[in-house]
Amino acid sequence: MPTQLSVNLNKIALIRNSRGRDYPSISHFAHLALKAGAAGVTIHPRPDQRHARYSDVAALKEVVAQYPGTELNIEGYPDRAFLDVVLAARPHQCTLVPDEPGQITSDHGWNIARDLDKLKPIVAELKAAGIRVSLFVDPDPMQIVLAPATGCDRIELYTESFAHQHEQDDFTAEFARFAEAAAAASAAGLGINAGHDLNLDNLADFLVIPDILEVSIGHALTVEALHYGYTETVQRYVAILKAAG
Ligand SMILES: CC(=O)[C@@H](O)[C@H](O)COP(=O)(O)O
Ligand SMILES: NCC(=O)COP(=O)(O)O
Repeated sequence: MPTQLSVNLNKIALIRNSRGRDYPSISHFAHLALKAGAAGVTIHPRPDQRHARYSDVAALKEVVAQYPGTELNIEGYPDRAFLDVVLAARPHQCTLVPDEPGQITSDHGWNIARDLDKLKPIVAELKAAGIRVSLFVDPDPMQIVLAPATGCDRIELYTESFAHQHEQDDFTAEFARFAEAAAAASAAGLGINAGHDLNLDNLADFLVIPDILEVSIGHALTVEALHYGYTETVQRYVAILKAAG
């Protein structure tokens, strides 16, 4: 099965919040993404709800339910408020991200060696609710091999460093680092997701890495949609995923 695309709607929500009313509607853009062939949608409600809001979670669950086989992925730091929203909505997947509240964006993966005892009960609570759990990680095999001990199903490779090196047209070494990390995840029996700063230019080169189940893409996709339109942009991503096989 080709790698699945989950469209991150954070930046649609950011535009929405800038005027204090439901325009643009992220539900409308979720419909556009799913109609254009995305396998799911993602939001990352942060504690300050600067873009995605906790109230968006249930609304997007209702949209996704209209497209059989598609998924809702909720990303975020597992504080109690976040977990209560996720457990109430029961998305298909929850991706746990170790962000501090004031971070401008996600910029690191979990230190599983340090946070294992913190993560285990959180993962267990989500899985008991029937939610697939993914951990946001750096491409570090030393951390990745510890992930199964948390009980998680997947890891999500934090791909900013690959995207940055790809921009420099000097990504061979970084690609090798991600390929090694992905191999460690596969050897540990983990599913592999990936995301952050992936775009129409770098995605095909990243997907040379085998067994990537899902990529979640939002920031670049939203900017690219200013050029090509939202539907066509999603269709371009879907075509890249299908070509990668
Ligand atoms: C975890 C990750 O890399 C992204 O999913 C994150 O959602 C980006 O957050 P912002 O959209 O707030 O930059
Ligand atoms: N987990 C990555 C994600 O959901 C979107 O990241 P980005 O494409 O907005 O950088």
